[in-house]
Amino acid sequence: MKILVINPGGSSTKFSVFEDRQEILKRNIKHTGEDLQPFPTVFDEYEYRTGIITKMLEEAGHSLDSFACVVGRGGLMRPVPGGTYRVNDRMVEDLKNAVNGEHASNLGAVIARNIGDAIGAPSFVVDPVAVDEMQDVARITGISDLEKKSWFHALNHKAVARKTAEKMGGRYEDFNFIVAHLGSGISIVAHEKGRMIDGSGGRTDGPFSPERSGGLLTYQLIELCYSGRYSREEMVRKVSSCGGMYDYLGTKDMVEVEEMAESGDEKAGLIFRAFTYQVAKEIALYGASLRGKVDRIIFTGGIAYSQKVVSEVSDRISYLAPIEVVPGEMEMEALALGALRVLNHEEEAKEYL
Ligand SMILES: Nc1ncnc2c1ncn2[C@@H]1O[C@H](COP(=O)(O)OP(=O)(O)O)[C@@H](O)[C@H]1O
Ligand SMILES: CCCC(=O)OP(=O)(O)O
Repeated sequence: MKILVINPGGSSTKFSVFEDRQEILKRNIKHTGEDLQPFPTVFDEYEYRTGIITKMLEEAGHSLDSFACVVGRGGLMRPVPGGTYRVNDRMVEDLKNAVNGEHASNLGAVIARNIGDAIGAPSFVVDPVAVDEMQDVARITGISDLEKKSWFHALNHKAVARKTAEKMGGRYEDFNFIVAHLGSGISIVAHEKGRMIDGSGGRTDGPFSPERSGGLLTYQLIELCYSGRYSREEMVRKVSSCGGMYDYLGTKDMVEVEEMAESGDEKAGLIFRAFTYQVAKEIALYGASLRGKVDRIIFTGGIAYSQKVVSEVSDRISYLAPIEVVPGEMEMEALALGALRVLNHEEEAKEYL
């Protein structure tokens, strides 16, 4: 059974072809700021990204009508529990209207649906960014105007948690994990028996990352917003795409930061240590969410390839639980497997209401 998997990111469009569980074609198209500059919203990038995918598939000898289904990374639709969802009109409409915010992954469902419809095949999303399984106490912030949102790398979180559970001889639902997804953006989440009960990430809270600020000092942030020094758009950029390492050191590449630190650059050394310190503190926080009953702490994302990061963070939090490292991300595989579970009738596709 051939499955087309589509994963639109902020600066890339990844797609893969799977023959059942086997990935037989993999492409990662990088988009520069200039490439995407003509498109005011994520949705406006639809034709540009779809055109590249269909052209490259054709070049690789995969005709569209050879696919049994098309599956995309699910974006910021309305909050839903984890699982595989059939893409329906309501989902497409909500993503088009960015009901829960703009994010490149909002295009995943739409591209999958349109290709699927064109060839008469079903389209799905799996564990979208909007997965919300948070416990009620985690939603309270401190002022009633603001409610904490669940905005995590849910797809990769659940995939690495499932993989770790399998390695431990059980199911995801049998264990408690703290998963730290360390990529250009970061999310750190407490998984209790298969549910993401609390966490930090997205553009709101948690440690700073290569490109995001993470949580900031409330009062000082208000002062900065009203100082007249920055426009609203500049502040949003500072928090979401030009903050963190980039703001301090002018690079979003953690390999480069590590090299700078190792070559004696004191500022880079301090930022590197501050980063591992913040990640460790955030992990410890979710130890409390799980009442200290943590079966594994799992490091994933591109930065988990760094032995120095893993070792510095582990040094501070290994008292909590054994460490598991699953570097990179398993998103494409997780999407294919989520669709396969439905096609093989092991799981029912959920309806987005
Ligand atoms: N071997 C490595 N050591 C340290 N950092 C790495 C390594 N490989 C990748 N990274 C860093 O991981 C980050 C990107 O992570 P990734 O999970 O690919 O993010 P995203 O998909 O969110 O862009 C970059 O800062 C990159 O420099
Ligand atoms: C926090 C979940 C979505 C997200 O921010 O993903 P990217 O880091 O891939 O932009």
